Amino acid sequence: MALVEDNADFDAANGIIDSETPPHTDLAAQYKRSFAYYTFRVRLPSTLATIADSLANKDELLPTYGADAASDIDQTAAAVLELRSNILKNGPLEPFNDTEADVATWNAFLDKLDKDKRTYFSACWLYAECYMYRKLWSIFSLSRLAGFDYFRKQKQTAAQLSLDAMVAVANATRRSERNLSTFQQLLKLNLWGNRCDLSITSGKQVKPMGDAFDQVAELDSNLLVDGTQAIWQSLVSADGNGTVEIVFDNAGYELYTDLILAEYIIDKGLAQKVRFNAKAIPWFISDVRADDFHWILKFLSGQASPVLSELGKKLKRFVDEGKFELAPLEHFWTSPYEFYRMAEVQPALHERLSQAQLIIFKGDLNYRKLLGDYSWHDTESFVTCLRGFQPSNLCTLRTIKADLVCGLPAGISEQLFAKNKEWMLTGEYGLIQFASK
Ligand SMILES: O=P(O)(O)OC[C@@]1(O)O[C@H](CO)[C@@H](O)[C@@H]1O
Repeated sequence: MALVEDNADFDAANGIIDSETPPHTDLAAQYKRSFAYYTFRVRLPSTLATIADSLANKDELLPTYGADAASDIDQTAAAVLELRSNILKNGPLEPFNDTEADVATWNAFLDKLDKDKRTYFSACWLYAECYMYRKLWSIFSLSRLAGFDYFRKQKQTAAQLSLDAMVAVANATRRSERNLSTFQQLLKLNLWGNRCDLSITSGKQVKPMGDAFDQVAELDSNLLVDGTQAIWQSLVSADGNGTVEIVFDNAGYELYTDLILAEYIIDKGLAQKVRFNAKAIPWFISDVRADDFHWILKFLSGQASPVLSELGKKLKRFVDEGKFELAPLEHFWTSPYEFYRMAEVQPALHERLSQAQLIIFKGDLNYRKLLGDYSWHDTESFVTCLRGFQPSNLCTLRTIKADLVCGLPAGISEQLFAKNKEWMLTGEYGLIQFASK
């Protein structure tokens, strides 16, 4: 974490506590030595400033939105900067006034929050950060730029930058065996693909370098929990006619590794269908939306490299044949709710997931939602921390980028803290945790 400029007046006026998050407490930016505090003081303001800056160049937008959209674009940029300044002032989480499908759910959620926990720094980190991304969408949806994906360009650039890595991975995976060790390699490849997310760097590009499978081997000692064998068992013990649900995280290289894993699951008869769950709105910068999914299939098919273009065509065929499926648009994934509340809040989704042979949750934010942004003790069991959310066999592939974790063997986190007190923020360590139905 880079140093945050000290602001004693702000801290005193907003009840900021100079400590880490106490044990068994909701994570919140109220704790000065937490990643949440850094997120609201530095990362999110930087993300918003970048969006406002990008609107200054109207050349790309005017052909789509019309020459008379110029003043609307300026107003949108101003509203984004106002959101930024509200965050920096610890403003309230106000109800939404747009006409999007999830407004009532969001407003009901906000209404139930305690009044003293309804600002950016006092609210549970998960709620406040999700609110920020939803508020951004609201600003755009109230303007002529409604529907514009302000992160699209970054997501597509990230994919372009990964081309070499994609070719190497495709070449290495064309002739693979149906066995535990190959499956483990692909799960781990997919796990470490999560290191490239753009929200951790406030949008700065991260290019995957070197041989991905060499890195999988090198990073093995950084994999703190390895549930790959149990995940394999959950698939091979079934008849192969089931569905695997993947809850996406990031577009670009990570999405590509999701597709490589999904291709293997289909090719080796581990399931009949892989269903992908994308985000309904631009989310945490690089999260996959339906458009990003369709785009990458075209992007791969259109590559000069034969291995990539053939792969792209094959994956598109999987979509046409129903072996790959995009789940219907689901606002629950871009709600503030922790997953343990899914059964109550979105029973139909819970029911759908309960039909799956396996659910794979990708990335750090999904992990935060599984655990509910809470400072669990690092050795508490994964199942305890799921708080009853076990619709089916589920696993999480997560590189650790936020200060919460569970299910570690005793003594590990003490060793890692002794080496680097910010070890949970670097994305160098990973977890593959599994919970059976
Ligand atoms: O979900 P992802 O892409 O793995 O990570 C999202 C992320 O960058 O954003 C969150 C905070 O903004 C952090 O928890 C995490 O580091």
